Amino acid sequence: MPAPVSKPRTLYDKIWDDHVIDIDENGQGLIYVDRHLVFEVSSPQAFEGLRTAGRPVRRPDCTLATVDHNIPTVSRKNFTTVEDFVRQPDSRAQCMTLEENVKAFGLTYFGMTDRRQGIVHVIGPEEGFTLPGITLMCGDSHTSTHGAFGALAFGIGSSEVEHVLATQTLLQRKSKNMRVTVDGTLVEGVTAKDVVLHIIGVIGTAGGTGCVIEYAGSVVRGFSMEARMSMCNMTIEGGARAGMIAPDETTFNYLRNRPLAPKGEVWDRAEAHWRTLNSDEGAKFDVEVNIRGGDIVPTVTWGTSPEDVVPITGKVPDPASFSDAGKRAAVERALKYMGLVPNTPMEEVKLDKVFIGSCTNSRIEDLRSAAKIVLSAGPEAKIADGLYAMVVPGSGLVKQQAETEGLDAVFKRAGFDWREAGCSMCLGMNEDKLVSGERCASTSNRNFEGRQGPGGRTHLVSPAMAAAAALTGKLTDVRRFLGAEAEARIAAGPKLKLASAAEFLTDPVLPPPEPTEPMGATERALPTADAPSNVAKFTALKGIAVPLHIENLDTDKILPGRFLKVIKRTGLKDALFADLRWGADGQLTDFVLNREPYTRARILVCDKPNFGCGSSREHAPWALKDFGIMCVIAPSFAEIFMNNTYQNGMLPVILFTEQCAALAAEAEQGLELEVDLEKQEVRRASGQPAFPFAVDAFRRHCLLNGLDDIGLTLQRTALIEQFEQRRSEMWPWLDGLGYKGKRIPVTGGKAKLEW
Ligand SMILES: CC(C)[C@H](C(=O)O)[C@@H](O)C(=O)O
Ligand code: SF4
Repeated sequence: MPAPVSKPRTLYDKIWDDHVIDIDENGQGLIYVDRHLVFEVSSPQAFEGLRTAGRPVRRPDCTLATVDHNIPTVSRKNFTTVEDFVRQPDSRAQCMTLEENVKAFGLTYFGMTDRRQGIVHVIGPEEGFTLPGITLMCGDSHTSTHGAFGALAFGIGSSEVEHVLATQTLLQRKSKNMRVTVDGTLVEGVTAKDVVLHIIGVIGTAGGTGCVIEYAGSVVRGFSMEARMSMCNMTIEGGARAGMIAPDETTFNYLRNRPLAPKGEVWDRAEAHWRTLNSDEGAKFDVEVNIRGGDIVPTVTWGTSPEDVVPITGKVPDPASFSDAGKRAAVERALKYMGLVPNTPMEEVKLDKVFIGSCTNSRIEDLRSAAKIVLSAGPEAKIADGLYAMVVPGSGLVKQQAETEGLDAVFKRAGFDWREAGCSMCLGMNEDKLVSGERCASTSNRNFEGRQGPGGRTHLVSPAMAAAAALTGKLTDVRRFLGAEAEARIAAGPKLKLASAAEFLTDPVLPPPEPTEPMGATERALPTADAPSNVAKFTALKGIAVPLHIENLDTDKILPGRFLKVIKRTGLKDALFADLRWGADGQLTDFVLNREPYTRARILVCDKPNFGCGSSREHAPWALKDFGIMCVIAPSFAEIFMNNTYQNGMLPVILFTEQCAALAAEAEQGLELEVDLEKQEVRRASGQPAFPFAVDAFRRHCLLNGLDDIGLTLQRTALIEQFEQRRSEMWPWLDGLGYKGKRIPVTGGKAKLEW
């Protein structure tokens, strides 16, 4: 028999194939997770779940934890303990809960006294924890960042975090392949941030839905790792599951000698494997997008969605120029929120604050490019009068490197505030926030309403554009600070010392500590399909439906960042749609959920696409559930949100836009709906014909029977162990090399899960 000819495969196909442990006839796969990053916001409920079930963390050697979202970014000179230092009680509780959990479960933790602490997506690559060809998960939507290394990396919700902690696997369907190719030569002043903002402007925030994007083309190849990370980071803003870039010399040079990267002979073996990780000639992409690099101008957002982009040379859009009534209304709403007048040149938009930081743009190269603009304005350059500007390095090591290079002095002399590592003003969860009405040029990734603080107005820009804006006090074309004269001023200025990251990556890698509370016997953790866990069954649901007509309804709107500070899955009822439901005076507004009969809503019908986009916060479905809403009907959903609803026994239903509109119209009249999962139809009190709907067979089965994913996966422990055995033989560097200190013995049987 002739040998089977294997089809050309994409980079994504290859990594997927390498990680499938098991797949059923409906395409529901169980994939192995090589690396898991953990932080304080999306993990407390996951650890609580482990405790309740008496389950240990399966692979502490492949798990790394840090604290980033909640922490103050003020000087740590007087730091003694988290308890003492983190003043906001609910932030403190989350940070302390993480500290307790890493001890109890024996995980490696970069806490606030460790200079390796930082934003979770900065420290993984920095330490060499992120490697090519791996699967990497984190309870955070910007996990896509790590795809820059040729890894399959994506965000998950807290329940999935629990699943990964307990089983080191994830239930997953394969996505479609999409390729975005950027060729040509970039105009001076255009950075990876401008390129990715431009791409999102082209494809839209739902453009990548259902896909994994591979970025290709000469522009991408020419990018540094920092630039590639900025691009992959914002993939989630384009709605895709993950973004990735094939590894090459740039990748290998970045990783060589990183503390957790393989060494010596094992490195050579690893590199040989990594060199096979690219899309084969003739591999099939379901969607192809081609972008001419030369067309891209320094880019800025004007509205409240990352797709609302415009070249800095452009103007605030005029709603009157949109023929589609829905689009016109959305633009009007965004402009009202942003306090912008149509047709104003973008360069005339005045600012109150500038934020340089976040997992998109807080790495050394980002800080260098911002500092260069400050230097180009001459030694006397100062930030604009009345403006506040902050620079927040992505990790303690980035901060140290920047200080060695003298970047901090450049910023401080010009009047910037130089801070400690953390998420800071990216999401309004810690003390760094915008006050209502304030306008900020920000190097972060989301400009949703209220994202940087209730009522705050965000314009997304590159670090160089942010620095230029800080100097002028307005959104500014960075090219005004480039050219021969600017170069001469830089040359005449202070001499900066370029340092190598290797100088700072010197901390010994210690094995994770032994857990302080050994978990119970694993037998307790094995419910069978007919003896399910505490997940309630969903068969049919009848009740009041609340209508919504909001496009790209992001999870920041469903549950604003400041309410993420809980350590339980409950207690979020009043926080649901908080910025729409509560006025500044603390009184309930006339938002639809506050009106009768919708205070009793059990179903939500939205007639616009891309429901639940943005952050992976499972707190959004938890808040809906707390309110009593167990089913959401919409024309399309963001993937992580959809998974998160299933994890909570809730049903997301996809119907055609016209059907959603018809149901929303009936909901407006207060008519009830009945969603029948068994029959897969939505019945209407209006007496009109029912709408049939499709649903994933596996998810339907789990909902109808109230099955717990983790319990089901643990029934396949033997398969997971076989996979681990093979993985240790083929890719030995993945067994927490140089990290656990010693490999976990793959013994099989129960011993595996015992401490
Ligand atoms: C807190 C976390 C779940 C969230 C995310 O998923 O993105 C946050 O990082 C954000 O940027 O909104
Ligand atoms: S997007 Fe912002 S809040 Fe989310 S991980 Fe990145 S820096 Fe932190």
